[in-house]
Amino acid sequence: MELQEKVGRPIDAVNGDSEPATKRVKLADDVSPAAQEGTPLRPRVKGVAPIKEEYLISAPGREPEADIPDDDAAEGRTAPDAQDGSHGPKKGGKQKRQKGQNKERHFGTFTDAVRLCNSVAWTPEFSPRSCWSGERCNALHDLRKYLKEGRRADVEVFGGKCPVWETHGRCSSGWRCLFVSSHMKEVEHEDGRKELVLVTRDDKASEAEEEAGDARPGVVNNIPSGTKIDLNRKKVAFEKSEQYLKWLAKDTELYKIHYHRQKDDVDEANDYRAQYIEPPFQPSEKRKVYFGRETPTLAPLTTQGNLPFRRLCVELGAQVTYSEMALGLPLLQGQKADWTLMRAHESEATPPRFNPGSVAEPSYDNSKDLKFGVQITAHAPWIAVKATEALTRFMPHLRIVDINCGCPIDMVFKSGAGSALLDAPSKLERMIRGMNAVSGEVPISAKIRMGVRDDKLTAQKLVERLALGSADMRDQTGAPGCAAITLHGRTRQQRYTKAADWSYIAECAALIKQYNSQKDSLTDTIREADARTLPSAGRTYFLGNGDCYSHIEYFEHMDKAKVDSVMIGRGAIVKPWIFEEIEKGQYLDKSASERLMYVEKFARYGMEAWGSDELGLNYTRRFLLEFLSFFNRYVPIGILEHLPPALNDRPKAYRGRNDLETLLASRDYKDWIKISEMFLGPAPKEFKFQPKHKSNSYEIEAEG
Ligand SMILES: Cc1cc2nc3c(=O)[nH]c(=O)nc-3n(C[C@H](O)[C@H](O)[C@H](O)COP(=O)(O)O)c2cc1C
Repeated sequence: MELQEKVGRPIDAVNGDSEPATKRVKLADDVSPAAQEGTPLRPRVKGVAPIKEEYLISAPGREPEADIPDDDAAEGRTAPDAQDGSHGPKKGGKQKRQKGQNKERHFGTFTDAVRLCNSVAWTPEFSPRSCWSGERCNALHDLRKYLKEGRRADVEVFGGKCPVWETHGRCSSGWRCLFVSSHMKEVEHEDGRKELVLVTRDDKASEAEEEAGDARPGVVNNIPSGTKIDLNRKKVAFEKSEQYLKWLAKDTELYKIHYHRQKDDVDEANDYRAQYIEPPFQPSEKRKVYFGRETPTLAPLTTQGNLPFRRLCVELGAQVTYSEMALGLPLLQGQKADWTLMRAHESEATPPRFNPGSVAEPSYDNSKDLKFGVQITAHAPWIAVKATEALTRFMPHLRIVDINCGCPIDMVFKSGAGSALLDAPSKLERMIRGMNAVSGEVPISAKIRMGVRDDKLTAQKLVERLALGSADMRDQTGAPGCAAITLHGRTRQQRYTKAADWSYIAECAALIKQYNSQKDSLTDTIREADARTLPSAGRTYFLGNGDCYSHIEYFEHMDKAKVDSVMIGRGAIVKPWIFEEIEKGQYLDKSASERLMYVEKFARYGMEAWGSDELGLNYTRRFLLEFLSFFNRYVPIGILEHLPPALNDRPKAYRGRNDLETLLASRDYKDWIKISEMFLGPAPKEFKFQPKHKSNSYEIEAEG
């Protein structure tokens, strides 16, 4: 199939078969499309996607049992070397199979053959701008030579028209853009000299953009390079944090002494209260947030939850989004990569949906709220506190700062961060109190798991601690001020091997409800509840997370587990329109063309966010392929015998309803590269993509 030809033609025409657009499938929960059509049903087999017989094909090695879903690989930045809470081999148990994982992945280098100097990269050919490095500069300054020999020829997708320029009337990749012929011209001067110039629809905008360095249109939370340099040189003063941490160090010392003595000496236990000194300042009152039935939430997703993907999800109805997890220390060191993760699309800086009257939240005004929150991880309170001060000071568009207490990967766990915090409740409480103290009006939340080990579930105790605080601290300073808790219904040890435990989530949801109603009376035993120490809206919101893959499951969790909202992770990568299904309350049988349109959107949004030059294009390609490594898992509901579809069901080999549907279901990463070429042009020879798992199957290493 000549995929390249497809772009620019009406998609329905390229599928071979004519293809219906989305069918809205409105069914009762237990009725399948096949049953509706009057076909007798085969019984549903647990773990196997119930594909109608006529779509099954014979493909040895593609039995569902051969595909062991291991989303662990996708979640981690690195592969874990311990799969449980313990270190070293498990007694009497088998070590988890590691051999299929691609631990060291390389994607090749995506640069031009010869580098064009920045001093000429955005300016007209005869611009008098001189190069800062002068004679020492080894990059090209001759524009014509660069266009001819220094880079690949323009790509021909999108009719050769730069998608960024078409949308914004300007292109931040300048001369390096691989569609530059569509936004450049040669002008002839009176003296006969011919000059190459870039064309913009709006000159002022392009000048402003040049000033803003690597800022991209529609992208918010761009931190000036100067700030990152200042952070790196330790030139940024964290007055609030320093003051708070000084107090915290003394208080922790006092508390430790008290803790060790209290077991056998009641008078000593009271000593802490007697010696307690107030923190140097109280937290500021927080902006109100709200999580409800109408706010399905996109989970923080390392690698996958990048800006273009989140933008697509918001367009499809996600009401709350989170950044990929950033490490606290690199943020404090001004590292570009981690600050880049904090950027958001302007659509994420808009208010989340709110149905007034659905829940009694009289104090909430969604016009003052926004969708985008960030997630950080830290192993020590000082890192979490300072990183929070930095984020809330430098990022204007921020709903919430979430602390990751679920990341299972070894590197994070062993440092004492991520899921290790589940077993360090006192440290975690101090972190949250400190973050809350320095975050100004931005609320703080936590994402947790059921525990580290399967035989020791700790989340119930932890939610009490997060909602109310430990008895001693609660009496002295009130509640920690945790605005929301998300519980992923699995342990660290379990990873993705079993289904998420929604009955445990329901038990925790009931506890939180109880704590929320108790909160005032509990805090009142010592002092009047202080609005500044209470979480947003005076209560802690509780979100459940795990395996949600349809509006049916979403609403079932809302109604049965009684969570405030549901966070969706892998379900959104496999089926980003899950948010649309939730909004409309029905299944949407998206056609292959419509699904391909989402791929095209990802490509466009990727180029807008990362650039349309060699680097940006191939960065987009890499993340598009990561997306496709999940997206291929979608089994169209129109070919299923039973509903609801389940995230962990695996299909036998099947063909789609047309060629494109079959192609989109391919697990071969070479097919994913072909799909990427439809929108990004041919992959350069040096381009490499290693799926996270060598068998290209579902196996992926997944942080939280
Ligand atoms: C690829 C991938 C990346 C993830 N990255 C993060 C992360 O950065 N932070 C986090 O708290 N959880 C992370 N998680 C966990 C998810 O947020 C979520 O808790 C988990 O996938 C369970 O939800 P699901 O069953 O809806 O996927 C990641 C999961 C996956 C699959």
